[in-house]
Amino acid sequence: MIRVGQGFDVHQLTEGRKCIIGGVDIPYEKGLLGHSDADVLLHAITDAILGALGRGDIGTHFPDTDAAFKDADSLELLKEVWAFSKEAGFTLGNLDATIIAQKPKMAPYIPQMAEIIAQALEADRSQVNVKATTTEQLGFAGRGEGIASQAVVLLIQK
Ligand SMILES: Nc1ccn([C@@H]2O[C@H](COP(=O)(O)O)[C@@H](O)[C@H]2O)c(=O)n1
Ligand SMILES: C[C@@]1(CO)OP(=O)(O)OP(=O)(O)OC[C@H]1O
Repeated sequence: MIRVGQGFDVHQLTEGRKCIIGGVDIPYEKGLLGHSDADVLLHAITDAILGALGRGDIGTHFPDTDAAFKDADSLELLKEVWAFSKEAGFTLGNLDATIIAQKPKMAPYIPQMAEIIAQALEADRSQVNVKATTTEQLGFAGRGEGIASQAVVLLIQK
């Protein structure tokens, strides 16, 4: 059986926060605001996996009203959700994700992000693709008010 899932997330950019995306701490004058570390890319991927499994969304499993998830490492949340996939007998077919950000420039960090994600999902690096796009200065992302990400995953049950 194969299952497809998609995820989308947005976090606000603000001063005094780290800019952690895809598990990489990116040097930038602003960072992402959230209850957790606000890793917008890993949240979209986590939601895509939950979608493929038919298991709700990230907020259902890790509520932002629960102090246990304050400043949570989103890579750990992703690994917890990946454990659900493994329990159900799924492996990753492939994953494709896009970061939607006017700034900072993501390209230098994308290989490291893809490596971190592949390791978390116990997959080969070739199964993970991460891209970035600006919105040509349009909308909230274009004004630098926030960063969005979207992800699609294909899971395969042997
Ligand atoms: N935050 C970003 C946005 C884009 N990139 C890279 O630049 C290329 C061109 O972006 P456009 O939005 O003008 O199409 C894009 O394909 C990415 O490779 C980036 O690194 N960081
Ligand atoms: C990850 C959680 C939990 O710490 O908090 P946030 O960092 O605010 O992220 P969001 O994308 O709103 O999703 C789910 C939350 O419950």
